[in-house]
Amino acid sequence: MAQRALLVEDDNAIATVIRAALEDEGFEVDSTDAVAGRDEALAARHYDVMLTDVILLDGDGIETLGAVRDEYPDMPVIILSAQNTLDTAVRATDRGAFEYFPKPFDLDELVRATRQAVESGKSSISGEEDPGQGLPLIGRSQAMQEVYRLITRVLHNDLTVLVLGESGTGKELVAEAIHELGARKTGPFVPVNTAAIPRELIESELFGHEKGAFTGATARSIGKFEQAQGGTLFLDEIGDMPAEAQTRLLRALQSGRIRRVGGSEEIAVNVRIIAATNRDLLPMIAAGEFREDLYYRLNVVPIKLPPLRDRAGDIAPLALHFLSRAAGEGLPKRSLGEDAAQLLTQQPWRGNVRELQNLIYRAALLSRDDVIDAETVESLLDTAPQGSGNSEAQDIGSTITRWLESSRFGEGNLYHDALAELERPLFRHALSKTGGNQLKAAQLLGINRNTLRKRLSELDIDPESFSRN
Ligand SMILES: Nc1ncnc2c1ncn2[C@@H]1O[C@H](COP(=O)(O)OP(=O)(O)OP(=O)(O)O)[C@@H](O)[C@H]1O
Repeated sequence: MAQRALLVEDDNAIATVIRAALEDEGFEVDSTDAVAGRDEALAARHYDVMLTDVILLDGDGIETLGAVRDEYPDMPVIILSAQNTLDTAVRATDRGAFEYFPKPFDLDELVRATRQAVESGKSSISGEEDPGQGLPLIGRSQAMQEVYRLITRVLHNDLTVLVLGESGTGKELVAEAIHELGARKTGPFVPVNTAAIPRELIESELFGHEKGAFTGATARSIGKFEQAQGGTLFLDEIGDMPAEAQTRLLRALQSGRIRRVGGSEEIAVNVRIIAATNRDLLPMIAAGEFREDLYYRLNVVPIKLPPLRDRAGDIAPLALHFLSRAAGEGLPKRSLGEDAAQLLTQQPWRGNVRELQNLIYRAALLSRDDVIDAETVESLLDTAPQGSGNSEAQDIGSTITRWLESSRFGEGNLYHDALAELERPLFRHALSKTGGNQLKAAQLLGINRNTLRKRLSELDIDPESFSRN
């Protein structure tokens, strides 16, 4: 017998497409466009699965889901939503939805999930309160949807999460969200920035120490692991952890127990671990700088945060969010001009959300007008540090790596070809700054004039073409 699906969707075009895809898959499909129609259909027939939009003509498909779940606890529900916020994803999961699909979605994936839902014949968690108020993560871009889905997947378990992404993309915020929205919210959230602690103190910082464990240990100290009992320990910049501390951390993760430095007692710890890094750990493993076994212990659920430049649609909403936060912190209340929003959207944001946030705070403070205009943004962009020196260096490095991976070279020429790629923009930049004057260009570059001349000729760059007259 064919399985029966109820489709609750008020957008005719979407409903038609989904209906056709499900029918192709062998489902018998009834559809309706409103909460009332849904309730009638459910009362009249048995359905193996329900797919529902959120905003319907006569109500909210998620808000009213609790009653449906109470009445039909075995019917899995799939949420289709155009309200692509973390809030919707979390509300859907908390109301017992089996799956959450942000629009636009991949039809094949939706059909696959529907089949899976019917086969597993179950829903997930149920809950009544709405944890969606004041959620910390702003942004509805497609790029963030996978992040939201993964967050909802780890809220009700203790799986170890590894948050990856460039500096300033919001890794700590994701860790906080998982803690705040999850089962451990009543426990402590303890962040540790591994990179900020002197190497020789890391172990004592994490695991604590006994009195007299080392010079200066004048009293017993409780480490971050113990402080996080019953809650979440956030290990930021995990890639910077020294080898000995890595070994100790691995042991703690394997056994669920720690030992204070200089102590002999084994202490059981009940802590959820969320780690984060902006470094690529795989080459570090290959270079022997990061333990492979620790990597696999931490990388149970990887959540990769996209850089801000890959979610340009989030830039204006984030800017508005920071403006309102700035006003809440006593800075002048400002709004954002359209031209300014557009200019912000076009920036590369190498320092990601943190860089945007800093710029918005400065703009709120310095703007002469209540409406921040493009000119103000422009003047601040000129002085804005484009990310940390570190991330810029990484940027050039990763660009070169990408280029190396995608290019073809003559055998034995790699070194010279790569140097030429770097030299060309460098020399062009110097020549255009100096109007084609080779002496000045050589001075700017800090290299010998004859060397520059020789290389220009080898690279077939004509300095005359940069001349200003
Ligand atoms: N999606 C977001 N919505 C609102 N604020 C955000 C978002 N992402 C990041 N932020 C803000 O940007 C700043 C940087 O975020 P966060 O510290 O979480 O980044 P990070 O990736 O952990 O950086 P790092 O790798 O340098 O530690 C914070 O002030 C955070 O509140």
